[in-house]
Amino acid sequence: QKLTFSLKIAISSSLSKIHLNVSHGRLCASSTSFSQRNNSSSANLKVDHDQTTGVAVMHMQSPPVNSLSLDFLTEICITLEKLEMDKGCRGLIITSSQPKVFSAGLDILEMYGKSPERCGEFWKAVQEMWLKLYGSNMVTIAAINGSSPAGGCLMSITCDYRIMADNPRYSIGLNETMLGIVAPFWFKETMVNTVGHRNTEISLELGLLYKPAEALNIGLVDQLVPEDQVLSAATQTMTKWLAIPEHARQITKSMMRKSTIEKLRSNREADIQNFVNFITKESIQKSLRMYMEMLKQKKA
Ligand SMILES: CCCCCCCCCCCCC/C=C/C(=O)SCCNC(=O)CCNC(=O)[C@H](O)C(C)(C)COP(=O)(O)OP(=O)(O)OC[C@H]1O[C@@H](n2cnc3c(N)ncnc32)[C@H](O)[C@@H]1OP(=O)(O)O
Repeated sequence: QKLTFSLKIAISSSLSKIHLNVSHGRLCASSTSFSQRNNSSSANLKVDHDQTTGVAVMHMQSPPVNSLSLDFLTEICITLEKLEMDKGCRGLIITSSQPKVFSAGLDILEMYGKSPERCGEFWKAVQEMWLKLYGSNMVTIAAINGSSPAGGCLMSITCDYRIMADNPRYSIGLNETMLGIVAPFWFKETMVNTVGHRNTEISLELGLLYKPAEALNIGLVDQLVPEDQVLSAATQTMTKWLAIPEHARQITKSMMRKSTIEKLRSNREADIQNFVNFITKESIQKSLRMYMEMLKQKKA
């Protein structure tokens, strides 16, 4: 059955024991035990949930570079909702199973040559992922074991804490300007809330991508560790965060993030319309095409 994205999200809360598989905008459900086993996997996500510690590790495994397509975003949202509703899950670590890349950000192909309706559906899914992660009651830690440009950086800075692999070949940042596009206000505000106004201004205007040491220097990430220790360091940090009185931590997090979240929540439709109008402009489509060509040339 074909379901709209919003319907999928609405019904997902009642699917706590259902194995989900999202493919080409379709949601298929088969009756396996998500919560009885400690592990679950859908097409592009593997979730290891340790019931004794209350920590889930979400491995992104969408080849080649974990770019955030509509299908992938839908999978992520459904998984986040299931974990959020699960009282046995108090902490979430997000990491990548793809070599060298945490996430390449939004899937450029979702923004190129698509109908306004499809662009709108895509953007709603991007909003949904951000709202779920930024507003999560769980402790969220990004274990950044590869490059994390644009939407990948956004995903990281919606988490409570960021640990990055100390590998100078990797980079992180909101580089939208370099694609000829503009980071919307809620990307910008998440960045301001992380690294402050001045760093954000420079970073966004120039579309900067930071090497790990530079990212640490401006506070874009909180800790650098050798590549093979990213996950273990995230697990250690999680233990510390989970030792804090939960209710007090959650209220404090909400207090810090509420105004940014409310601003998007109360303007979702206008924000979608802004995105659709912007991204479907001929000049923007041309910029995206040139950027994609540049990516291909870089390979050749
Ligand atoms: C008046 C005010 C108006 C304001 C209105 C605002 C409205 C909103 C405007 C729009 C806002 C949009 C926000 C956008 C956010 C984004 O996230 S855009 C995506 C940005 N991402 C990038 O720039 C990353 C590009 N990719 C890379 O730099 C590299 O791929 C990598 C991640 C560093 C990995 O490198 P490497 O391991 O060398 O792999 P590659 O060979 O480069 O790539 C492998 C294949 O993957 C394809 N690919 C890479 N990234 C993407 C992507 N993001 N989307 C889709 N596909 C991607 C790449 O082309 C390769 O493909 P093949 O050649 O076919 O193998």
